[in-house]
Amino acid sequence: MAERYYTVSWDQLHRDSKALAWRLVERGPFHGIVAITRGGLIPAAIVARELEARLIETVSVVTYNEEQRGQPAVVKPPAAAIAGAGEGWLIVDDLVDTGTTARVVRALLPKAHFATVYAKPKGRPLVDTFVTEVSQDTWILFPWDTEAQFVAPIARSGQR
Ligand SMILES: O=P(O)(O)OC[C@H]1O[C@H](OP(=O)(O)OP(=O)(O)O)[C@H](O)[C@@H]1O
Ligand SMILES: O=c1[nH]c(=O)c2nc[nH]c2[nH]1
Ligand SMILES: [Mg+2]
Repeated sequence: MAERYYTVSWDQLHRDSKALAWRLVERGPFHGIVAITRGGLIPAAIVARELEARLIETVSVVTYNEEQRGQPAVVKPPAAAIAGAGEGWLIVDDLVDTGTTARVVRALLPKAHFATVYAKPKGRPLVDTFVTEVSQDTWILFPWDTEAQFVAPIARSGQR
């Protein structure tokens, strides 16, 4: 289990993904975007809207089952139409953690520009552009993985 959690709301994700788009607009134009499913899909949609990108491809790499990491498996490789080792393409994922997923996708599209919204120190060297760094022992909680629930008053928690 992670030592701490960094909770991201829909609003914050939208704001951070737009901040990523601001950084990327200087690096384009791009032929299109390759979203790493599933986590990269929503940041990719927000970035695509800001960069006016209409061509969106996907790559699917499965590595985690909840917080347990396994061997990465490429469930869906990049479309054959992405030529030139991905040169001029933008890859978008929600985050880079150990860098396992990024390493696999970079091997498939070595010339593409790799962008994530969040980065942890181990994966950071694999990313060309990102917005916010969190510590390695932090688990980022995305809005699609969470829901609001009742929390007991502080006075009842026994931690005063
Ligand atoms: O740098 P890493 O250690 O590889 O971790 C980062 C990857 O892990 C998560 O995806 P996950 O494999 O959980 O799949 P999902 O996007 O479908 O949730 C996240 O969306 C990144 O793609
Ligand atoms: O929701 C997630 N939060 C994380 O911090 C993380 N790291 C790898 N995969 C992850 N998924
Ligand atoms: Mg993912």
